[in-house]
Parts: sequence; C-alpha cells; structure tokens
Amino acid sequence: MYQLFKTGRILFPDDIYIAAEPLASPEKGAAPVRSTYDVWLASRVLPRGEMLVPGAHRSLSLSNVKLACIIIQTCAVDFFTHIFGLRPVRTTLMMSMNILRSVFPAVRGYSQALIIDELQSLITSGDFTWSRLLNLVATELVRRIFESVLDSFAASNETVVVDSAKFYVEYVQMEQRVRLDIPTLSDPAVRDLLQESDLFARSFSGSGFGLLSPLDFIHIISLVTEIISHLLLILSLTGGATHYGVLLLSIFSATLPLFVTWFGCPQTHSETLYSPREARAADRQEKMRNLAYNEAHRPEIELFGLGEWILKTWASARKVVLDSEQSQHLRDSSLISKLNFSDFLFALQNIPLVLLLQTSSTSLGSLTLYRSSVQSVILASRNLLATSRMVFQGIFFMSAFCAGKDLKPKLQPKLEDAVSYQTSVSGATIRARGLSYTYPGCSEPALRDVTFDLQSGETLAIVGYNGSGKSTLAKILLRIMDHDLGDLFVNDIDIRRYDPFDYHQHLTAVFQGFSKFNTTVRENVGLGRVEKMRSQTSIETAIHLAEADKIVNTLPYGLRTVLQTPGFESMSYSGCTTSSRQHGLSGGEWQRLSIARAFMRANEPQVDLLLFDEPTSSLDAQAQRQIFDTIENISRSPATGAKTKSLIFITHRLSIARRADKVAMMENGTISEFGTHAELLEKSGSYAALYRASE
Ligand SMILES: Nc1ncnc2c1ncn2[C@@H]1O[C@H](COP(=O)(O)OP(=O)(O)OP(=O)(O)O)[C@@H](O)[C@H]1O
Repeated sequence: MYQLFKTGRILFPDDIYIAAEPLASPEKGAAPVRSTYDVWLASRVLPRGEMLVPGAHRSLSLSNVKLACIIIQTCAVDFFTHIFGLRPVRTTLMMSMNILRSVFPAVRGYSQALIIDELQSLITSGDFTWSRLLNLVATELVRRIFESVLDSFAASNETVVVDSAKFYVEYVQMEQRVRLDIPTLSDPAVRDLLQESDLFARSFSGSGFGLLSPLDFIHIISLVTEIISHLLLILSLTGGATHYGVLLLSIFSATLPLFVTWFGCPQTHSETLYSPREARAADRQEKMRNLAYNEAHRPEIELFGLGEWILKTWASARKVVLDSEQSQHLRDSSLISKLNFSDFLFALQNIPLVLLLQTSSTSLGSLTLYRSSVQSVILASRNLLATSRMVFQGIFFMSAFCAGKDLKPKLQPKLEDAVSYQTSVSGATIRARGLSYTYPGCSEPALRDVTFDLQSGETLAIVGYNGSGKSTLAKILLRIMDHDLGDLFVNDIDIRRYDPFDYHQHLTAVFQGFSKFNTTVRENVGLGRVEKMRSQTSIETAIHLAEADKIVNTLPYGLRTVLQTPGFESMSYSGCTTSSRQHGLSGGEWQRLSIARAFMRANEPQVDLLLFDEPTSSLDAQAQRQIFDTIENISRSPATGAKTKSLIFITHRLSIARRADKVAMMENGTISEFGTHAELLEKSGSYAALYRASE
C-alpha cells in the first residue's frame, strides 16, 4: 500500500494512500459508536466537565485506562501495522535485536560470575588452571566485542526504522494540514486535536512528550524480557524447592521500593502534570515569546510600544510556570525521604543473600551474580514503570494522530452527492437565496438573508460599509467557507455538491488580505497556476496583464529576485544563500503581483468566474482604471468580444462600481439594494448617498 520506502533510502512518495474516513456518528437509537475521535475527546473531559488543555497529561484513572484499551484496539494496532509495513524486515530485526540485547546483562553477569569463581578458587585452593581463566577472559572479550558490534548495528538499524516512521508521521501531519479546509481547521476541537497530534509527531524527533519515542512501545517488550532473564538467573541460583522462599523474599525486597514509589509518588518529574491554569500560563508564555521573536510583528510592536506589555505578560505567565515547576521539584525532593526508606528496603535483599551464603554450593561468583541480578531487576522494573507511564500518555496523543487522519474536510461533499463542475460557455451563473453565516464563536451573524442573482457573463460590483459582510460573502461564493442557512447555486447546481478542489479550478480570485510570499517573483506569480510556474511565457504574460513589468524590470535579479516580507509564509530556509537576492516591495507593487498571480489562470478557458476583493486598494486612480480594463478584456473572448466569464468585484471606489452590470449594496450583513448603477441612484437610498459622498 505504501510506496514510501524502497530498500536502503527514504524515497519521496509518489502517492500515499491515507484513508480519510468520515468520523463515525452514532445512529439514532443505536449504542454510541466509540470512534478514536470520541475516545480522544472523552479522555480530555475532567470530572467537573472542564476540558483539559491540549497536551495536558491524562491521570491514571480507571476510566482513562479503559479509554486507553479502546485506543489500542481502534488505532494503536493499525498504527503499528502501518509502521511495520514501511520496513518489515528491519522492524522485525529491530524487535528481535532489542529482545536479544535485553538478555545481554544477564549473560554478562553470568560470565563475570564465572571469572570471579575462577579467581576465588585461585585464592582459596590454588587448584587453578591458567588456561581455564584465560579461556574465560577470552570468552568475555569475545562476548563484549560481539555485544558492541551488535549494539552498533542495532543502533544504525533502529535509526533507519525510526526515520522511516518519522517521515511517515510527518507526511501524514503535512497531508492533514493541506487537506483540511478553513471551516474544519477553525473548529476549536479540531485545533486541539491537531495540536496533540503534532506532539505525537514531534515525539519521533525526541521533542514531543517527555523523551519517549513511540517506538518505546517496543522497548517495553525488551524490558520485560530483561526482567524475566534476570529472574530466571536468580531462580537458577536459588534453585530447588527449599530455596523458593529465598527467591520470593528476593523478589519482594527488590520490588517493594518500586511499589512505594508508585503509590507514594504518583507524579514523577518526567510526568509533570500541569493544572489547566498552569497550562494556560505555559501557552501564554510561548505566545509572548513568539511575539517578541517574530519579525513579522516587529513594526507594530515598535509603533504601539508593546515591548513592556509583552515583557510583563510573559513574566507573569513565566512565574506561574516556574512556580509550578518549583512545587513539582519540592514534591520530587520529598521523594528523598521515601528513597531513604527505599534504601532501607534495599537492605532487605541482604537477608536472602545471607540465606544463600549458608548453602554449601554458594560461591563468590554466584553471590555477585545474585546481587547484580537483583539490582538489574529493580532498575529494569523502574524503567518499565516510567516507560509504561509515558506510553500511557503517548497512547492518548496517538489517538489524536489517528483521529486527525480520519478527519474529513467539512466542505467535501459526500461521494454520492458529488457533481463535477461543468464549464459554462459564457461564464458562471449564481443564484443565492437567503444565505446566512455566523463565524464560529460569534453571536451575531456576519451574513443574513443574502439573496441575489448573477446571470452568465454579468459583472457584479459589491459595495458597502466596512464590516458589512462583503469579504465574507466572497469567501462563501469562492467555497472557502460554507453558509449556515440558505441555498447557493452555481450553474444551477447546489455549490455544496461540488468538490472544492474541482470548483476552484474554474475560478480565480484576489483576496483582500492576499499573501506575500517570501520567495522569488516567479514563484509569487506562478503559484496562481503551479503547472505553469516553469513557463516563462505564462509568467511574463500574467505580469504584463497586471502591468507589473516595470516593477520586475527594475528588480536586481528580475524574476529571480527574492521578495522580502516579514511574514510567517516564509518559503526560504534561513541560512540559504538567497539573502543576497532579497528585495522589498511597496504595498501597491505587492498588489500588482497578487493580481498577476490571479491572472495566471484567468485566461484559461475552463475559468468561469473572476472574483476580486479590493484588488486595487493600494493603486492610484489611473492604475486602477487600467487594471479594471484588463479584467474586463480577460472576461471577453478575444475573437468575438462576447463575455466568456462572469465577474464579481468588491470595491469601495464607487466610480469603479458604476462600470458593473449590477451593483449589490451591502449593509449589516445583507444586500439592502440590488440593481444597475442608474436604478440604485434613482432609488436615492444608501448607495446613492454613498456614491454622492464619494464624488
Ligand atoms: N474570522 C472572523 N471571525 C469572526 N468574525 C469575523 C471574521 N472575519 C470577519 N468577521 C466579522 O464579520 C463581519 C463582516 O466582515 P467582512 O470582512 O465580511 O466585512 P467587509 O464588508 O468585507 O469589510 P471591509 O469593507 O472592511 O473589508 C464583521 O463584523 C467582522 O467583524
């Protein structure tokens, strides 16, 4: 299924199949389906109904243990099967070698015990042969060489397996981000889910949660094997029915300190539990740090004198975090008394030692072996405990990762409803009936009862006051967002039946808050039609149509000039050599490039609709007129002059709006007036007032 990796090297995937199943929703009357998403959500609910902040550790309660078991069934098995499928041979090898290496300490102890015994017989009886001792030392040497060769091979093999898994997980993460649409990503639950999913992904690089790599799930098996091998060794030393009591005492004294630690101090340092307040403070502290470090915010930080506010907010949040860490530390230090108690219990292990000494077969070697084995059991059990606790937390982050994989973009139509977009010869028709939309978390709708018709090939100007809903309407028409109420038909088909990807192939747009990419001019323009990015003619034509030739010609490296912008859309790596080709642009120049980007596909015959949201707000009056002339030309057939594309533009310049066939005047989220420029002037309503005020 996965074409990710072929032998030896990681290959870039041609196509990765990611199962994107819709989240299971319980049917009426049926028992609720426990999808991974449901389980993840349930694990975040605190007893008082509050939600855990993303990344917070789950308590070790019975209900969480049950949830963890469901996750193991619904997601962990599937996840590990995928990981195993990436590198079946190497993963099998890694698991086998981990188990084999876990027996090494017991073998090492046994080998050293033999040497000690040989030395003991040298000291006590003189009945000793050099050849036997040399033989033992040589065997020990070979064993050590074998161990280190195997260790280094195991380490390099593990790197390959972990890298493959890391690449897979990161790829799925990236895929999630580019696949999900705005309505899905703006859902607060989805945002939290993706944050925990990110933590899981980052744990592969050792920076997610604690120091646990998800492959430590496998290490549990080796730790158990190590404990078993030591116990067998202890058993062989204390063998025989009469010595079982000695063995039981050994195990009891070895594991007692462990239980004292487990029950006495449920929160070890590696498992810091933040309270919701502390987690919020940790989050705020990070946000403030980002504000201080991110160059994009620098001008406004300076202009509005935010430095002190950032510092104060950061300091108070940091104090909460440090206080929490300090009290954690204090709790940890109280462990010392418990450890002393543990040390006391350690002493109990000397009792079986004394009992062993009384048996005739006891040698110095076996005593050393016994003692080191008991210590190893304690150490391995401690590791097992710590790893198990980390794994317990990791399971919930893994569930976020698995649930994230199954997230379905909200705008995606059901397979049975999907209709492919049919290009119209003379441009798109739009029929909007009673459209309403409220932004998530807002109480007031941004759009209410919007109704209008746009015939094929018509030009519509949307005008109105600030905040009246123009850009919101544009995003709904562009299928970037989905309306809550009403109906919207494009070419007589419900817009919800179009796959957004297919629909977007048939339109082009300039957004009010267009992106300024910190990359070359070529890429800034070419991103409008990625397939044509390498085509010099397409890029030059688009630039020419946007009348941006002059700008490009004056840039030191022309199309190859890297445009400087303090934004997080940065597409260049810091440290790469492009910095010498960096050049800044004015607001108007950036705007022309964004228009050129839209023009990259505007000429294409399959494009039915051109939508421009304030495309010329930074341009002078003459440049504005020229751009609108060009837009008008593009929307017509060069041969016949007939309209081939419908055109919508949003503008505050009413001298431009009068060029349109229809004008929609927006007020308070709705279209209050609709008609031709002349009709609206005749009405003497809001549009007429606005128009006169702009003259
Ligand atoms: N992401 C958002 N979340 C919440 N509310 C929003 C969001 N974007 C816009 N709004 C609100 O929706 C309403 C309409 O905003 P919109 O951007 O559509 O207005 P507009 O007519 O385009 O304004 P302008 O002329 O200033 O560009 C406003 O009240 C605005 O505050």
